[in-house]
Amino acid sequence: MEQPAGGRRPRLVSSLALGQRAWEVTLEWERGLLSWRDPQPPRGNCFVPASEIIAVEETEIEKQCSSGKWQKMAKPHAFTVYYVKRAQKHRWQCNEVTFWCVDEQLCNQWIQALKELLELQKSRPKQLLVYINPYGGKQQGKRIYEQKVAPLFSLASISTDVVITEHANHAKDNLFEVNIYKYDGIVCVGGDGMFSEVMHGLIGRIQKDSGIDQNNPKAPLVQCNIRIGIIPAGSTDCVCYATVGVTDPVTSALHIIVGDSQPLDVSSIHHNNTFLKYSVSLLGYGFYGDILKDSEKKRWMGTIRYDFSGFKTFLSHHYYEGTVSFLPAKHTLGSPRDKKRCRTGCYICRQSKQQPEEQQKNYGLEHNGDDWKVIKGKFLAINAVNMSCACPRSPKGLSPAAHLADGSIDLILVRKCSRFNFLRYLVRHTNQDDQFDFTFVEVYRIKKFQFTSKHLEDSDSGVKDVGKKRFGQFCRDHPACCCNLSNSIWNCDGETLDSSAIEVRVHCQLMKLFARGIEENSNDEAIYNQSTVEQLL
Ligand SMILES: Nc1ncnc2c1ncn2[C@@H]1O[C@H](COP(=O)(O)OP(=O)(O)OP(=O)(O)O)[C@@H](O)[C@H]1O
Ligand SMILES: CCCCCCCCCCCCC/C=C/[C@@H](O)[C@H](CO)NC(=O)CCCCC
Ligand SMILES: [Ca+2]
Repeated sequence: MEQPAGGRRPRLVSSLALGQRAWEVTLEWERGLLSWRDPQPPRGNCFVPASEIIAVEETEIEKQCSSGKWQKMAKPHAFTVYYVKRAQKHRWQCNEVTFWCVDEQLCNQWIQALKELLELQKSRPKQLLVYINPYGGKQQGKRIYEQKVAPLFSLASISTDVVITEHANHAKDNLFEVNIYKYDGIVCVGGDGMFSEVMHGLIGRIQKDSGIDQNNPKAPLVQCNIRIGIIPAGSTDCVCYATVGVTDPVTSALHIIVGDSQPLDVSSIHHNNTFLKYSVSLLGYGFYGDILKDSEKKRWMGTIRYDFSGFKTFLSHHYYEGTVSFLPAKHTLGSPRDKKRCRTGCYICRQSKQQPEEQQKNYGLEHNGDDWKVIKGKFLAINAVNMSCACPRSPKGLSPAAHLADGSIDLILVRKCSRFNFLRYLVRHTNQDDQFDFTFVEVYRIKKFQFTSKHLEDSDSGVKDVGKKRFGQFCRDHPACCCNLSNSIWNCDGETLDSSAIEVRVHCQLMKLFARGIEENSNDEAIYNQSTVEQLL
């Protein structure tokens, strides 16, 4: 073993066996790096940063070594290191490597040193509160948690309190009752709806404990430092996909274990000084609202309900008249037309970190009325997204350059156009072409917006059209024109809103997830990946 240099913790270097060959194993305290090198050609070399070690355990390998010539050797002592391995397409796996030697003291020294290194990883959760929706997605939430996630949490010595929900809002209500402060994080097993429920419970609880009235649309909300982890088991799992890059329960569990932290913008939605909901992914009126309205009746179909309702809604081709007023985001660095995407360690999001404090300082100082832009029109869709909304159906999302934590919303207005053009727009959700490069599509990066449907404007201003009411939904004068005299509804992260007139405001980095954003070219650049490291050295 090497001697201490300048009072620093010594590097631990030993010759340990891996399989049947001796490897040079090194633990560098300063760099927090475990590596093992095969001294014989072809000289394989592997690195694992301490931040990606999941656990270290003493291992019994007597049985493995009880055949052939090894039988005559002294009893081997072994330990196994479990660590993150990057696989294809942002997927993480739990890999393991077992080292052994005949010197019991040396083996214990290694176990002790690695455990101490793990203790230094301060952002890792020790105690989690887990909510499982047994009915989300393909109704596999409980099985996914028990078979894929719980064993990893237990390996990483994380203790859990698990609640299997019995009804909608069970998790939300529970979060107002339990002592949330004893947990290092909340985990939800389910889809976007389940995540939304847990988020509402947690943000609502923090505001309540801080004496903030959520009904006040101007209230500066208190940031929520208890992280939420999402184990995807829903139908769309957009929040998971857009913050991790894949919907895979093991990958998400590993991001929780290593204690990742990804701040997230949250929009608050009000109507007439009444709080309606928070949104983190899609707030959509028209097309996405109508899909949701139709698909809720088809929950029994499971995850394919969205495909059926999507097709039906596309064919119906309804547009809606209304007024959108919005406050452009003046001081943000990016634009929705950027080619550069929000990725792990995003510069734009880091620069926006100061915003929460700034927002607090400016609380009460209203923006100049002239800054607001007003657009009246006929829209097939109004989509306000806080993040890209990438999901397996649309791998780059509805606004590919949107940021997770820059304190802005991308507002996408799709004006009335032909069915064919709308189809061209939708197809671009799924391929590499620019979905904003159409004359009927506009996109703005904004801080706040309001929407009122023409329907409501007319009734507010006292315009009464008995015909409209009596003949219901469709335009009496132009049956083929697809204009819809009734309102659409707002799809708020997959849940419906009770009002079509809304006021929306974004709260920069209001909450945090156990995630790190999507890693840039994760597998190509996986420098810690066993197979690729060899080529680097
Ligand atoms: N035990 C339960 N019984 C019925 N509904 C529940 C229960 N637990 C949670 N819910 C509700 O079910 C709704 C949908 O759940 P979830 O988001 O997990 O699945 P999903 O709708 O299939 O997926 P996605 O939201 O990704 O499309 C949530 O809004 C949640 O409030
Ligand atoms: C001919 C090819 C056309 C293909 C078009 C595919 C378009 C897919 C875009 C999907 C965008 C999802 C945005 C995320 C919304 C979530 O907050 C929400 C809750 O889970 N999901 C839906 O509302 C469910 C929305 C489902 C829409 C189908
Ligand atoms: Ca954002």
